[in-house]
This record gives sequence, structure tokens and C-alpha cells, in this order.
Amino acid sequence: MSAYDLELKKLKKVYPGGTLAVEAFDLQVEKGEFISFVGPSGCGKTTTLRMIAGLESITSGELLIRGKDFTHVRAEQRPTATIFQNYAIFPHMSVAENIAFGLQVRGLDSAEIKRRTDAIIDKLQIGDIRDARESALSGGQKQRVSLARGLVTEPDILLLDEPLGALDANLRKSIQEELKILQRDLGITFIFVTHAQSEALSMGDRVVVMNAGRVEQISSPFDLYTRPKSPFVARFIGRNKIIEGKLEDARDGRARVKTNFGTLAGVPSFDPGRVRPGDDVMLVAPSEYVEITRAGSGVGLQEGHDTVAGTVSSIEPVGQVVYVTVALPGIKPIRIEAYREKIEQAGLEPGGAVDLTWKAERATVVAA
Ligand SMILES: Nc1ncnc2c1ncn2[C@@H]1O[C@H](COP(=O)(O)OP(=O)(O)OP(=O)(O)O)[C@@H](O)[C@H]1O
Repeated sequence: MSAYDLELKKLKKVYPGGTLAVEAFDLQVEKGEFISFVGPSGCGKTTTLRMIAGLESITSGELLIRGKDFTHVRAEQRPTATIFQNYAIFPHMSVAENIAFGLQVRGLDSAEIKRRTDAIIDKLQIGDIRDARESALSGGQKQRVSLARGLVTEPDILLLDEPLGALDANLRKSIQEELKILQRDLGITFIFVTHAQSEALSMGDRVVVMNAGRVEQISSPFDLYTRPKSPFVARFIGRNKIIEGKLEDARDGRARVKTNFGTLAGVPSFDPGRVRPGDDVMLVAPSEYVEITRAGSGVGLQEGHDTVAGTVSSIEPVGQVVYVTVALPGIKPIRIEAYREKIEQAGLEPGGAVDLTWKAERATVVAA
């Protein structure tokens, strides 16, 4: 028995007509993991999901489920179920009939169909709408029904394609939480496609970031947020402050970067052998770790900290927080979020000189 529920090996998809949608996609998923796929529109998330579901043929590479080769197996013979954004609920059937349908197609006997249908209706707490038709359901209810329809088949892997995309923000948040609890409770592997980074990070045990058909990074949400491995991830995920420069050297787990602001240090995200002194790199610091103080207050002089000097160009209050935009010589302005009280106490004002300071160990150096 394989240790993995799902393995993708060099998965590739070229559509008829020649569009290269996915290339060199490698992934190993453990049983019960919640994996999010995130990336900009057209990066290949849905295509990858559809290849796993068997709804799209695989051009080359291999797809294993629990160690067994499913690369060219038909969709209905795969132990997967798919939830689509548009729910795909049959309008002429009741909720219960919709849920039972997938079991009837599989030829289960009627007592077993009833037992499973009732159990999943109970689990998802949709007993009150079991006789309703689609036209009478709210967005959140449709979402639950489509989830029930997928789960009732007891798949090894549940595939979800932007399942919350059609819901308003509040409902989306509460269904996200429910979905996460349900997944932990059932212990089923979920593969969840979204283009919303906050959703990918809050739901996934691991997140796969895709760009232009390729995997950019596969990491836990925290690592993705704090230790980007590529310029794309540094820009796409989180709220990073980026300073470009040239590598001076990288050793003992520290990389030094020559920038407009002098030499700054960070943890290298590349193999030390792969990037040479003089190569283009970027220093990336998550804004949560960047402190803003009045120039010369001395915070930056602490051991292990780096500082760059700038000028406040604007301060924009939004409730308890303020956005301070800082102009820096030679690079784009940086926007810092801070507590209003702190900014007032520090006496920061437009036109004032400030220091931006962070612990060097919080910064990451990425090969450009
Ligand atoms: N049936 C198809 N035939 C030809 N090209 C396709 C087809 N489906 C998708 N593509 C192309 O493949 C690439 C990847 O598309 P895909 O839908 O997988 O991206 P995505 O990341 O899911 O995007 P979105 O977030 O917009 O759904 C795109 O360039 C798209 O135009």
C-alpha cells in the first residue's frame, strides 16, 4: 500500500490546438491532507484538477491513487468525486434524489442508497431541504447539496473547483470553516482549487502555487508566506516588501545582498551553489515584520537588524490602523500597515524622515 493517496509525476497537458496548459507537475499527497491549488487565471489549476478527476486526458506523465496507476482510467472508475463552482444540481430532482443519483448510477441496492443518503444529509444538516428543488435553494444550501452529492460516493479524494466562488464574502467565510472541520472529521484528502490566496492559505495544510502551467512552490501556508522561493511567489503571496540587489555572498545560512541601501542580509531560499556572487537577487521581507520608526531612533542599530531610510509621503487612516507610504531612493514606495496609536505616539507625519527596520533572519533572499 502506498503511503500516498495521490501522486502526480511529471504531469503534462497539451490541449488539441497546442496550448501547453500544465507541465512537469510533481506532487505527493498524504492521506487526509488538504491541498490548495492557487495561481492567477489561466495558470492551469482547473486543468490539473480535471486530469486528476479523469475529465481531461493526460498528455504525458503518471497519476497514481493509493499507489495504483490511474493515468488512463475513465472518470467513473476513479475513486474521486468533483465539486464544481456552478454546483451542477439536477433541477428536476429533489435534494435527496440528487444525492442518491450517484449511488444509483453505481448500481448500489436501494437499502444501501437510503442508508448513505440519510447519513450524509444528517452529517451536512440539510434534512430540512431534502425534498426541495434546486430553484428553492440559497447559494449556501446549493453548496451543501453539491458537497453531499460528492461525499455520498465515499471517494478517496474529493476535488473542489472554486467551490465557494459564487458565494458572498460572509457566507464564504463561514462555509470555509465548515468545510475545513468536515474535512478533518472525515479524514478524506481534499484538493481545493481557488484563485484567492487568503482562501488557499487558510484552508490548505499545504499550498501549491502555480504560474503559467508550472508549479512555483509547494509549502505549508506559513512557509509560503514567510519563505518565498521565487520572485513570482514573493509578489503573489502575502504582503512582501521587496528590495532588489546583487548577491555578495551566501554562507552559513545567510545571504548578503548589495542594494541601494548598502548591504542587507537574509536567509537564502536557493541552493548556495546555484547562485553566484554578482547575480541578481531580491531581498524579501513580509510587511508584518517591518517596523517603522522616526529616523535616528536607534532601533536599527540592534544586533541582527537591517534598516533602510526613507521619507513619509502619506498617512492614510482606516479605523484602528493606518497605511503609511514611505518613499525610498531608487525603488518603488513601500506601504506599511501600523496601529494608529503607535504612529501618533512616534509623531510620524508626511514629509518626516523614517527608518524601516526588520530582523535580518525574517528576510528571505530569492534568486531573481
Ligand atoms: N478545453 C480547452 N481547450 C484549449 N485550451 C484550454 C482548454 N481549457 C483551458 N485551456 C487553456 O489552458 C490554460 C490553463 O487553463 P485552466 O483553466 O486550467 O487555468 P486556471 O488556472 O484554472 O484558470 P481560471 O482560474 O481562470 O479557471 C489556459 O491557457 C486556458 O486558456
